[in-house]
Amino acid sequence: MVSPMFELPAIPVIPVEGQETGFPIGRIFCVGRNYAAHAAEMGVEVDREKPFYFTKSAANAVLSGAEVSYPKGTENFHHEMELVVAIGRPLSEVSPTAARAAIFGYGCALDMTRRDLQLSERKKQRPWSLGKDLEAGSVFAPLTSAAEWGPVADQRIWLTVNDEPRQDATLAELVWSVEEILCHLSGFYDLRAGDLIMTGTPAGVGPVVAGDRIEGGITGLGNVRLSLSPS
Ligand SMILES: CC(=O)CC(=O)C(=O)O
Repeated sequence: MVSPMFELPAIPVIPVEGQETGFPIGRIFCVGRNYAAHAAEMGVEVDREKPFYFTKSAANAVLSGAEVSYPKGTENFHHEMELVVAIGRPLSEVSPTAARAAIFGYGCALDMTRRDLQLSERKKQRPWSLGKDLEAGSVFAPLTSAAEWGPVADQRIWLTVNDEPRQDATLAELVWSVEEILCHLSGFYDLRAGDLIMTGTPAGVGPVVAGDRIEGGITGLGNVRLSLSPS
């Protein structure tokens, strides 16, 4: 075993409500277009045949409350509020019941997006990495265990920028349920403890600028907050 020639920045550990130990971030899978109204505002239709995914690097994740700079390479940086599912046990090609048993908990998250780059990549049928996987591009609030929060139903999901409402929907609008996503995704990956699934954003995404304060919530879960430092 060789020793590393330099140290890498530590990947954040997400606090868990009421627990002393936190949730270490493994991989981050994101579901695209999982609310019909968001797909429509992006000028596309939901694919009802199968969900689709993109990934974000754990090394680029930050915790709720972070203050970060407006990212480079974009003139149209967008907020996307999401429900995140935290996996607590191995999961491979499973039934919906087994999928449910592997969920450790849930939380609020932001999928920050360089929209101009995502859309130009999409137009050229290229991957969305420059648009989606950026430093501080995913933001995680403290998690709540599944036992404490209960099942996904019609909880409200919302987001404000500088206290002005931007996104407001319910989890009943999810096109693919959490169980359906886990069954499908675990047919392609051996999901394991530490993996996070960001389940897509409702309608109302929009731009943010330096100096903005973003806050999002889901009924019964801890809010997620991000500030963009003034230039
Ligand atoms: C079309 C998107 O913005 C993909 C995405 O991040 C989402 O639907 O959520």
